[in-house]
Amino acid sequence: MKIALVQVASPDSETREERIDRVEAILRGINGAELIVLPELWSAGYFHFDDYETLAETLNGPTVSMCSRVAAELGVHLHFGSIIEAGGDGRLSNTSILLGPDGNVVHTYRKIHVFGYQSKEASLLTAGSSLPVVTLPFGAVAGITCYDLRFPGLWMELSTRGADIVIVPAAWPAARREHWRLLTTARALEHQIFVIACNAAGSQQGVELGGHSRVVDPGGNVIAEAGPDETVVMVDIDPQQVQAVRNEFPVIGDRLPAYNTLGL
Ligand SMILES: O=C(O)CCC(=O)C(=O)O
Repeated sequence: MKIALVQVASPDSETREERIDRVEAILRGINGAELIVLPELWSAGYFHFDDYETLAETLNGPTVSMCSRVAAELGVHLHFGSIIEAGGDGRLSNTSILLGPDGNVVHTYRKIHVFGYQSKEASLLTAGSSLPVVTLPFGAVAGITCYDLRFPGLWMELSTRGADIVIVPAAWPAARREHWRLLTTARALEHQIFVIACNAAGSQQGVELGGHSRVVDPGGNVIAEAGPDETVVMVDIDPQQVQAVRNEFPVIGDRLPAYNTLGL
């Protein structure tokens, strides 16, 4: 299964509309991918906190509409990273969607751990409250977002719910790039899953983004990794590898349920 990670830069000099057009052209130039993944808040620009209200959009807004049209025209699964979603109740959330090859939504996730360290996200956005895992032709898929990488309990829950592939769009700063590399590898290895992690590149509002989008297999091997700049990374994975790795080295099978109740 071929996957394309589109590591987008969101320079301050570019408007959202210009960026949507530019990224549409990039997407249309991708050949042979079955799944395309974009970073967190690439169209709005994660660090444009003062513009969150005006950049917020609905699920019929410009980012989703373009991605849905392109997914259907190319016949691919497209994880569009995330948008600032304007909910009907006036609240904003950091919302990720995986579109199917007909352009319809197959998975929606609203970021649970909104980020507050050198970030206004936690004060501006409302945290999500559901953690779906969806069964697709290539496996059981979950999507989480950026800071969620840091929370092992969330990953344990995804693993318990049967996830084989976890997609992680991010706007992870270069200052903590080694945390990004370490955590994406560790989560794949400890849960024997594919981690498909697409980060943003470039800089926004004086913050340098880390790039280094990467795909880690269920054995903890990094099978693709970008450099720091805007780029498209293509990688071929075999989703059957999840079961093969678990059969060969049954760590997941040896896990005990609820360690805190075992009286250890
Ligand atoms: O956890 C980190 O270091 C980065 C998190 C982040 O940038 C985000 O959640 O958008």
